[in-house]
Amino acid sequence: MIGKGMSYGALSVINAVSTGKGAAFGIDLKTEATVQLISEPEFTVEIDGHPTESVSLARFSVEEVLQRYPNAGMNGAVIRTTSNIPISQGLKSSSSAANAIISATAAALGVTIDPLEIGRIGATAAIRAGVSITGAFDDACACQLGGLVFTDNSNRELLLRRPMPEGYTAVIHIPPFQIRKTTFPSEKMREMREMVAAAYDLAVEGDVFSAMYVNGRCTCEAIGITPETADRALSCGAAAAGLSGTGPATGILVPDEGLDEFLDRFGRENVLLANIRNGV
Ligand SMILES: Nc1ncnc2c1ncn2[C@@H]1O[C@H](COP(=O)(O)OP(=O)(O)OP(=O)(O)O)[C@@H](O)[C@H]1O
Ligand SMILES: O=C(O)C1=C[C@@H](O)[C@@H](O)[C@H](O)C1
Repeated sequence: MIGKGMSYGALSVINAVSTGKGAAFGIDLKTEATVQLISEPEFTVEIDGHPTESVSLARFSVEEVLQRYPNAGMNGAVIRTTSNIPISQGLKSSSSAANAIISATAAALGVTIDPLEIGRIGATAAIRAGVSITGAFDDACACQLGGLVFTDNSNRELLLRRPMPEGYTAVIHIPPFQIRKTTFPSEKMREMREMVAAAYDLAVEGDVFSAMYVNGRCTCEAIGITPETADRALSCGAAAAGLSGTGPATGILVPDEGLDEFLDRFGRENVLLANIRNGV
């Protein structure tokens, strides 16, 4: 029983660690997964190009699905993933991987799982694996559905989904270090709940670009880094910029017609380009 699944990446507007509510939008970075189910209770995981990354999320994602289909008689799996999403940078590699693996497991079982349920199962697996604080249901929805989503991660509910503005390219600045969830200062982030809640309201009202910046500044302060990259991006012609997720990558939105000039000024090093994905 073999199945294939895929999911995309996302960038943050609001980090849900402060208040439990988050917002994120889809981009076209991509993860593909193949899952072969076996009857023996054994798991083999290959994360293409990342032989030392933890395989717990992949295993728990399959286990969570198998627990819901006990009559299938499947107890283990051979899992392979391939992705162009940098890991532990705030770019939703874990949510994308969980979505893709859960979809592949469902395909192997010959069942269909609703996209929101895929996100809920992934949130459970991510918390079990220690790669998420709230379950990151916002990220899972943005990766799976595309568009701009607002979610209540505490209750794993999708509150609102609408398209992102057209005509912008996502420029992602990737510093040469990672931030793992186990070292993220969640308590400091929660101390900024009022400011983050105000940014969330701004985004709901339609000012997504300001919300990204304010949220990013708050997350930078919690981590103890300066928002220098976002500030520099704005001074080089970006329409929006802010630290994504728990960082350290910065998501930057640049008007398509000004992209070359922006890159000439901002620099092309440590930069990844992606398209916004508004989904169907
Ligand atoms: N392609 C993949 N296949 C399987 N597991 C993956 C894959 N990518 C990431 N993971 C799992 O997710 C972990 C990284 O999770 P982490 O939350 O640190 O990063 P992230 O999801 O990129 O960040 P953020 O949630 O802030 O966007 C990896 O250690 C690995 O266990
Ligand atoms: O680990 C988590 O729960 C989260 C991580 C970041 O990606 C955030 O952007 C997200 O809102 C929540």
